Amino acid sequence: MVEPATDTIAATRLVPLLKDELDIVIPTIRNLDFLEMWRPFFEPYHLIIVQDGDPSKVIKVPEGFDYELYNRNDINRILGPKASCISFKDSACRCFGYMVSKKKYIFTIDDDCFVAKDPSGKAINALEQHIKNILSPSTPFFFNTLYDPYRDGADFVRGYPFSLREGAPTAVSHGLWLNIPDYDAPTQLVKPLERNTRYVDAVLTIPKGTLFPMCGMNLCFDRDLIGPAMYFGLMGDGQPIGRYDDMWAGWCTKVICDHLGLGVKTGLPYIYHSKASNPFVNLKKEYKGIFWQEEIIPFFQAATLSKDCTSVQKCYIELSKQVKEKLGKVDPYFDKLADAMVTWIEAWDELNPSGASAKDSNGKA
Ligand SMILES: O=c1ccn([C@@H]2O[C@H](COP(=O)(O)OP(=O)(O)O[C@H]3OC[C@H](O)[C@H](O)[C@H]3O)[C@@H](O)[C@H]2O)c(=O)[nH]1
Ligand SMILES: [Mn+2]
Repeated sequence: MVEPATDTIAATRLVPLLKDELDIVIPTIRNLDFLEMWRPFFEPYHLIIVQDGDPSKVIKVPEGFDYELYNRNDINRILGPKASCISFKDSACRCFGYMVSKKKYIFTIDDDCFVAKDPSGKAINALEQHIKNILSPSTPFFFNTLYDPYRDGADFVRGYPFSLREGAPTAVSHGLWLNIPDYDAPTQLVKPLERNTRYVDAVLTIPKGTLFPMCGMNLCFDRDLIGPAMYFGLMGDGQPIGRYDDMWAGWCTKVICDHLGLGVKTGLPYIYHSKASNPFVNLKKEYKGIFWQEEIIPFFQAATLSKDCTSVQKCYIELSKQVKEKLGKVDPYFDKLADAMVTWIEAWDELNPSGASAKDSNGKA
């Protein structure tokens, strides 16, 4: 039986890496008591809390954390009409936190995710592992069968081309979950008692040309390398679909990473996901996505970006045009989504003017 760790204090002896270069983004509709368990690992970092739902509700944040909190009124005030691209009543709202951050790295986590234990019983500092993943290269162009060659105790295996051993810059580190796995509603319904107790000690680069289902529960990325692609789409209130926020961002991100020669890793670290959301509610949210994705995936698998697409923004705008042209016929929703993708980039560039003066170590322009 996997339980959440309790001895996190003992586990933190390392100086917090990237303390002034990383923001932790948390979407929430609840009080943030879960932070108590993460305190030894998270307290040195700045939090960006995106409060969803009723803005008049007061969200309690435990003492001692350095944070900024944005509710819907703040989003509307800051973005004006462009706020229409930020979802309401869905965890997709978290991408507003990516946009307002001034740091190079983002780690995002759900408020029902706790510190997990590794097989030795040691508390897992998920943030530390993500930082190791994101600071070491990826190997998208040729698969290393001994997994991550940059980890202590591993290397490139025989036959791995030396010309490829420098690897590629890592843009995304995708972590996993013990206890409640991120299953879709149909799977949740047929396997209500299934718990993930399997701890696989591996970090893999997802090969170039291969898509993957990105989960936003335990995710870290380099904002400078791929931030503008991390739009979590139009979900929740007033939208025909939900729980495809992170998936959409992951498909756009992977196509753009492949085009720009950037890497995406998955595997360690694990968090302990404590709460299964209601599978019937989830089925309603996912319903259209379950058959739309049979059109969406071939679209992304076939998507190509021209050589003029030399920045994430240019790639993203190019992708939005293809969404409108090729997915618009699946459902008018994709027309709306394509427009929202453009609005997102406009808002991103407004809040993050390109060529902005070098950011100081606190990420302030
Ligand atoms: O309307 C809402 C509902 C929730 N949140 C916050 O989002 C986080 C995830 O919520 P929860 O743990 O209740 O849902 P899950 O089904 O476990 O979430 C997974 O599947 C849906 C998404 O893809 C999500 O990224 C996955 O983690 C949590 O922090 C809630 O407080 C919200 O902001 N608005
Ligand atoms: Mn959850």
